[in-house]
Amino acid sequence: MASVITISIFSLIIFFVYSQYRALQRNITAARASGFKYVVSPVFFQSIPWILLQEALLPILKKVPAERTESWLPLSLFYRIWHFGYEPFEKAGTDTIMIVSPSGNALWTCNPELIIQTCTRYKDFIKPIDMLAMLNIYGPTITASEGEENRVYRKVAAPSFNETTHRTVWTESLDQADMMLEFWEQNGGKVDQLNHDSNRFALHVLSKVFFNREMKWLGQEKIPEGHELTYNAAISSVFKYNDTLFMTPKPILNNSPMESHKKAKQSFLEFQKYMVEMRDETASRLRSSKPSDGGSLLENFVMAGTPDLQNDNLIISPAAVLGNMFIFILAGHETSANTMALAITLLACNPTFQKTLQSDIDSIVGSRPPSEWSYLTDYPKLQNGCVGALMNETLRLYSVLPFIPKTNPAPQTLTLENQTHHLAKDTLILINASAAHRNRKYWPQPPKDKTVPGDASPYPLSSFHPERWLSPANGYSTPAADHFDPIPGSYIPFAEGFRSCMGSRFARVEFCAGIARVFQEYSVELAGGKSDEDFRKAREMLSSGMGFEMGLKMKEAVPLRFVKRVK
Ligand code: HEM
Repeated sequence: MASVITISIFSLIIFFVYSQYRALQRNITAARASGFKYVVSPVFFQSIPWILLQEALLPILKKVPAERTESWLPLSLFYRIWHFGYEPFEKAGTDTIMIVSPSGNALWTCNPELIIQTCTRYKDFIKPIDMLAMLNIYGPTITASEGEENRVYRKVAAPSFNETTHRTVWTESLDQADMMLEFWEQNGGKVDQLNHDSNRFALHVLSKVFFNREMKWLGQEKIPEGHELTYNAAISSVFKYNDTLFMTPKPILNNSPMESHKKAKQSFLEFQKYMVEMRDETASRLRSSKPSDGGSLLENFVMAGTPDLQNDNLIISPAAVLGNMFIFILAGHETSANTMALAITLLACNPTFQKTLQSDIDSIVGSRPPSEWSYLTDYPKLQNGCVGALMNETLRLYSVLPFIPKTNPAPQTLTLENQTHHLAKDTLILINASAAHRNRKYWPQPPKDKTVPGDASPYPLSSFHPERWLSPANGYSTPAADHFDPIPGSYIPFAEGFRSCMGSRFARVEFCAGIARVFQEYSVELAGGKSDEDFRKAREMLSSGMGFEMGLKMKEAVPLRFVKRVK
C-alpha cells in the first residue's frame, strides 16, 4: 500500500515538473517570436500564491547571488514596482522586456510608443478583469468590466463630469479645506496623520458632489433610526476595512468570530443601507422632477438602473447602481488623498519651493476670502502655476497606480521604431508608470552621488523639480530648458485612452482649491524640527518608507506642523 502511495506521489511530481517544463518551453517560444528581449523567471507576476508569499520569501531570495535574480526579481515583486523605478529597464538596456515563466508571460514596458498603442487600441488590449473582480463587493462596476458593459457605465457616468460638477468640486474643496484648517487649529497645527485627514477631505468632497451629502469635521453627527453607524462612520470604516472585504469570502466574513471581520461586515452592511436609501430617495424624486443639469452621478446611475426611469440606450442592472456608487468613491478618494498628502509632505521637505508656491498663490488670490475665489478665473491660473506644477511633479514621482495591467484576448502585433512585434494571445501587459515617469530618455535623473541624504530608490526627493512644469507661456520666467511638455505616453498618472481616469479634472480642481486655501493661510514644516537629521528621516519615509496596497501610499505619515503665515 505504502509503495502505491509513494509511486503515485512520485508520478504526480514527475507529471507536474514535466508539464511546467513543457509550458516554459512554449512560453519561451512565444517570447522569442515576439522579438522583445526576454528573461526567464520561476514565478509569474500575477500568481496569487506568489503575491501572498513574496514578502516572506524576500529575505531568502536576497541571499541568492544577485546575478541569478536581478534580471527577473525586481519586475516580479507586486508591492515594490514603484521602488525600483526605471532601474530594471536600465540594467536590461531596453524599455520593454518580457518576463517568461511556466505560468505565463508578462510584457513590461515603459516605452511611450507602446504605452499609447496598448491604451488606445481598446478592442485589441483589454483590462484583465479576472484580477479586478474582487472589487465588485456591492455589484458590477466600471473598473471590473470590459467591452460593451464598460462602455455603458462610462456613458452613464460621463455627463456627470461637467462644468457644474467641477464648480461644486471647487466650492466644496474650499469649504472642506477651511473645516480641515479649523480642525488642525484645535491641535495647535500639529498633524501626525496627514493621510487620515486628506482621506477625510477627499471623502467629504466626493460625498457632497456625488450624493449631495454635507459632511462636517467638528460636532456630533446623530445615528439615524435603523442604523448602527453614522453615515460618516460607515463610509470611513468601509474603506478602512476594504482589503478585508475584498479578500475574505462572504461565507467566512458572515460567520467569523474575529473582531476585524465583524467590524468589516458591519461597515459593509451599514454603507449598503445608506446607499440603498440614497438610491431609493433619488428614484422617487426623479419620478416627479427632472434631474439636475447634466445629472449628478447618483441621478444618472439611478435612472439607468431603475426600470421605470430608464431610457432605451442606457440600461444597467439594479446591482450595478450600488456597485458603481461604491467604486466611484473608491477610485476617487484614496488616489486624490494620497496625492495631496504626498504633495504637502514634499513641501515640508522643500521650504524654498514652498515659499515660491505661496508667493504664486498670493499673486493669484491675494488675501481674498474663499467665498470670493472664482472657479472660472482663479482655477486656471492655479492649475497653470506653481500649484498645478506641484501636482504634476507629485504625480510624476509618485504614480499612485505604479503599474497598469492589460491583456490581449487574441494574438496582436505592436509596432516599435518601425519594427513589428508579435504578441501571443493572453500575454499579461504591464505598463510601468513608475519607470515611464523616470525613463532617462525623457526625464533626466540626478546622479546617485548628488542625491540628498535619506532619499532612496527611486530617489523622489532628489528628482523633485516642480519648476519644470512652469511655462513662459503662462508668465513664468523659468529657463526655457526647464519647461517641459511630456511626449504622449511618457507621463501617464491618469492612464491613457479609453480606460483612462474619468476624474482627472475633478482631481485637479480639488487639489488646486485645497492646496491654495491651505497655503494662502499656513506654512508647513516637519513637526520634529529642522535639523539635518529631521530632514533625513522624512526623506527616508518618503522613499524607502513608501508602500503599495490599493495604491501607493506612505506606510507611516511624516508628523507635520502647520504654522499661520505672517504676511
Ligand atoms: C490624483 C487623483 C487620481 C489619480 C492619480 C487617478 C488615476 C487613475 C488611473 C491611473 C486610472 C486607470 C486605472 C487602470 O487602468 O487600471 C484611473 C481610473 C479611474 N478613475 Fe481615477 N485617478 C484619480 C482621481 C479620480 C477621481 C477624483 C475620480 C472620480 C471622481 C476617479 C475615477 C476613476 C474611474 C471611475 C476610473 C475607472 C475607469 C475605467 O475603468 O474605465 N479618479 N484613475
